[in-house]
Amino acid sequence: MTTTSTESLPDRTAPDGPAVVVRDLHQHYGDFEAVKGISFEIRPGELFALLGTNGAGKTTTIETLEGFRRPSSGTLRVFGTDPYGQPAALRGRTGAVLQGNGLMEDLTVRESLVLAHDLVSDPRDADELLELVALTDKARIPVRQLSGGQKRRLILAQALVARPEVLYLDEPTTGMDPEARHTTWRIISELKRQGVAVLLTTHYLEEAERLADRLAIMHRGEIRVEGTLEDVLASWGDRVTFRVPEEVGTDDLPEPSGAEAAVRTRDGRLWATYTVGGADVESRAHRVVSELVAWAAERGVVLRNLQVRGASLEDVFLQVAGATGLAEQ
Ligand SMILES: Nc1ncnc2c1ncn2[C@@H]1O[C@H](COP(=O)(O)OP(=O)(O)OP(=O)(O)O)[C@@H](O)[C@H]1O
Repeated sequence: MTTTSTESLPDRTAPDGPAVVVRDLHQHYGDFEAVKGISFEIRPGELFALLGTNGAGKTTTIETLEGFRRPSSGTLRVFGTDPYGQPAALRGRTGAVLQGNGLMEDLTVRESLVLAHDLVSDPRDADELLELVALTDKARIPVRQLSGGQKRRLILAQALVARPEVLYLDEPTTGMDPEARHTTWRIISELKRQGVAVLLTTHYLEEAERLADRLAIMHRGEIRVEGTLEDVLASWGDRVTFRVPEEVGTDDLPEPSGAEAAVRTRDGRLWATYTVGGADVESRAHRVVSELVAWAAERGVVLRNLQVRGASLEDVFLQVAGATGLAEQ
C-alpha cells in the first residue's frame, strides 16, 4: 500500500527543493521483493546515478517513479505529486528513455518526433531535436532502418519533445558508439545546466563518473553505497603495494596510521599491500608512501615494484557485487 502522508516530505515550493523524492520504497513482484526500502532525492539540475548489478532493482525503481507501478510500500513524490497512474499534473513535466524500444518502426524518424508533438502543449521543434541528437541526415528514413544506437538517440529526442523538468534515463547509451555516447553526455550535461533533474541508470561506470552529482550502487534491491563520487571512493581506499625486501622480516614492516597491511605470497615472493583509507582522498596515498619510503631509507632497503593504485568506482562496484557472490538474476 502506498503511504500517503506528506508530513515529513520537503516543501516542493521551496526553490531548491527536490524534484524527486523516494522514501523507503519497497516493490514486490508477487512474493519476490525486488526493491527493499530505498530512499533518495534529486534536485533540479542534479543527476543521480543508480548503478548496480543485473537484477538489482534499478529498472523497477524507474518504472515505479514513472508511475507505471504502484509501490508495494513507501512514498514517491515528483514535484510533490504521487506519480502512480501518471497523473495529469505530471504530464509533460517528466520524460523517459526506458529499456523497451517503444518506437513505431514504419514512421520516418522525423514523423516519430512530430507525432509526439501532438501530445504536448509547447513542443520542441523536431528539426532542432534531430540536430541535437545528430540524426538530421536520417530524418526521412523509416525508423526500422536505424541502427540500435541511432534508435536510442531518437528515443532520447522523443523524451525531450515536451521539455521535461525530470528525466529518467534507463541505460540511455547502450549500443551507442563512443562518439554518440559523448554526444549524449553533452546533451545530458546541457539539460542539467538548464535545471533538469536526471535519474540515470547505467552499466558504464565512466558515464556515472562523468555525469553524476551523486550516485548509489544497488545490489539485490538495496542501496549499498551512496554519495558523491568522492564520498564513495573515500569509503574504499587506495592500494599501495611493493615486494617485501628480503633483508627485513614481515614483522618489521611499518604500520602507518590509517592504513591496513596485508602480506601475500605471489610467484614465491612476499608482497605487502597497504589499503589506505581516510577522508583526505587526494593526499592519503602520498602520506602513507612517504612513511614507507622513509622507513625503507632508514633501513637501507628498496621498495621494489612499488605501486599506488587509486580507488576506482569499479573497485567499489565489484566489492558491492562480490560481497555476496555475483549478481542476482
Ligand atoms: N515483471 C516482473 N515480474 C517478476 N519479476 C520481475 C519483473 N520485472 C523484474 N523482475 C525481477 O526483479 C528484479 C529486479 O529487476 P530490474 O529489472 O529492476 O533490475 P535492474 O537493476 O534494472 O537489472 P539490469 O541491470 O539487469 O537491467 C530481478 O530479479 C527481476 O528478475
